[in-house]
Amino acid sequence: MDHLPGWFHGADALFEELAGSVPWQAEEREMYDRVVAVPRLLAYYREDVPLPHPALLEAREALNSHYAPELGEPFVTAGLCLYRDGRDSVAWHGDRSGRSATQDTMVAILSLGDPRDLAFRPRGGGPVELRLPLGHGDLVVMGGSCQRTWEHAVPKTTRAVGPRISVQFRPRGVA
Ligand SMILES: O=C(O)CCC(=O)C(=O)O
Ligand SMILES: [Fe+2]
Repeated sequence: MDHLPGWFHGADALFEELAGSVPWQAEEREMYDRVVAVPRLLAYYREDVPLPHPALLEAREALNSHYAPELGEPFVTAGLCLYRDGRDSVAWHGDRSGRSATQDTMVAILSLGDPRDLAFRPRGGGPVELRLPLGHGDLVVMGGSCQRTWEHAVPKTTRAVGPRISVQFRPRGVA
């Protein structure tokens, strides 16, 4: 795992522009016998779709020039999440759809806006072993077997927090 606090320059403007211009979607998921609202807003940019801001293209190019040699391929997709306040969250999971279920990979996250913790525990449960406070402009890159052998979450918080945007760059076939 790499964590580079304040990696992205121009985070204020990028946050405002993404918050205002991305077509954020509220989604629902079936959980057991109920349909529940996903507690965050989402937007997904497939490989063949232009990113919503030129600064994200630059960020992806910078990430690819550093990480693609080790990863063996480029980051191509971008998932965006908007956490409106401390009630929004993402539950424990690994990004294990597709190839990442069986292969090592990398997921790079650019965090914008109010700080939230990204928490880690071993897959299947157990105590939280790491809490990374992700601040405005921070980059975190999860590599190796992180998606298969660990779980991550953005827990809800009762702290008064404003909105946060997460941009996740992933290689082809990893979700
Ligand atoms: O908000 C984040 O930075 C994490 C989001 C996440 O884990 C995911 O979308 O898979
Ligand atoms: Fe994730």
